[in-house]
Amino acid sequence: MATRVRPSSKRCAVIGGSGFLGRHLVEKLLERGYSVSVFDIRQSYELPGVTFHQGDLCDKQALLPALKDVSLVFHCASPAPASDDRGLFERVNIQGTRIVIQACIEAGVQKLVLTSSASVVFEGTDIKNGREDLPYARKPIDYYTETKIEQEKLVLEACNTERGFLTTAIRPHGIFGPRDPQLVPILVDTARRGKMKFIIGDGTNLVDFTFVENVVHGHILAAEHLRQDSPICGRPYHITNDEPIRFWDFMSEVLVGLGYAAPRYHLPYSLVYGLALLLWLLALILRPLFSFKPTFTPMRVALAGTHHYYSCDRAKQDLGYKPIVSLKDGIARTVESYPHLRQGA
Ligand SMILES: NC(=O)C1=CN([C@@H]2O[C@H](COP(=O)(O)OP(=O)(O)OC[C@H]3O[C@@H](n4cnc5c(N)ncnc54)[C@H](O)[C@@H]3O)[C@@H](O)[C@H]2O)C=CC1
Ligand SMILES: CC(C)=CCC[C@@H](C)[C@H]1CC[C@H]2C3=C(CC[C@]12C)[C@@]1(C)CCC(=O)C[C@@H]1CC3
Repeated sequence: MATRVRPSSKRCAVIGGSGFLGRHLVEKLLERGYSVSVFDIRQSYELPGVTFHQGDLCDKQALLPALKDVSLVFHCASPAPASDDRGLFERVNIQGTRIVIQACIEAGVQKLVLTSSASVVFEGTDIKNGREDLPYARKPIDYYTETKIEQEKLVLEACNTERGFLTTAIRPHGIFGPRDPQLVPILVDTARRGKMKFIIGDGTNLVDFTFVENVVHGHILAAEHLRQDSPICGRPYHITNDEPIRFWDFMSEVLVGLGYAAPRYHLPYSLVYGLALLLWLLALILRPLFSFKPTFTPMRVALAGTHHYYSCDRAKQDLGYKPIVSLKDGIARTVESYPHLRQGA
């Protein structure tokens, strides 16, 4: 009689493993003795101990070989939030996640850890020490957030302890660190174009920025604590640095660290938000004629001018989570890692 080989608990797959967070996660998993199968639409590096599978996660037949003999899957693939392509977000984050779940079940995967986002509850207004029981945003501020909400629901609802398919979702916020293609590069580009002179609002709004290694730590703790009898099954967890900082102090520290001037002049929040909305509408109307991408989108203005920081007490209690890199060290390591983005480089 053929016996089914139980996948090794040290063999896992990272969907989106070529990306910023995905690659940091892969590196830490290797360090911890896992062998890793990466599935991504592109291959951005090579590492011993990693098997790459290139393909679109919406294609189940392409995905299945990457999940063979794997007991644990991390799903951290998504189109970039800066994209304005509603169809792409719906296809990858919603339909694609359905396919990821089906493929995991078909391949006999036991645990699925989704990278969600704390933004699933953000509607553009203040969130102070938000807990996981806040309702999902009723009016999500962009397509990215709208589809991250649906994605998280799909993964958490798929949790089935009786059938032995366990799921959880990590909600990080404002990930930064070496190799981030988004936060620091966009910030520096904006500064180089002379547009980083202004503080939106009074500049006192507190925000979470989370060093990438803390996010990775939260993911691995979640995976290792995910058992049939644990409270983690089917629940989301905020993972932050647990050190809310003024949005504009964070931006200034990074800018000054890289040799740029910190923003100084204040502009009223409602004025900038209104202008960003107008520009976004204009870009939408003019899209058939020519395309332009405004730097200050309504989402970015809302993130820059409101409080949005989250409690990670639930992760502390259920996962034993505690940040392993402080904000100060995280910022220093990030600034050091971008010599090519320094003023004058
Ligand atoms: N960067 C941030 O501040 C935050 C990110 N997140 C979430 O963390 C996850 C990782 O984000 P990052 O590493 O920052 O992004 P990233 O863009 O660096 O990585 C995403 C990866 O997904 C891959 N991908 C996209 N579409 C795919 C498809 N159809 N099939 C296969 N692979 C595909 C990309 O090629 C890329 O390598 C995402 O789910 C994102 O929503 C959540 C909160 C904050
Ligand atoms: C105002 C301005 C031009 C600031 C430049 C920095 C921004 C590009 C980042 C500041 C906060 C960041 C952030 C995200 C993307 C990059 C920023 C807007 C996310 C939207 C990425 C995806 C998420 O899930 C939530 C993040 C919140 C913070």
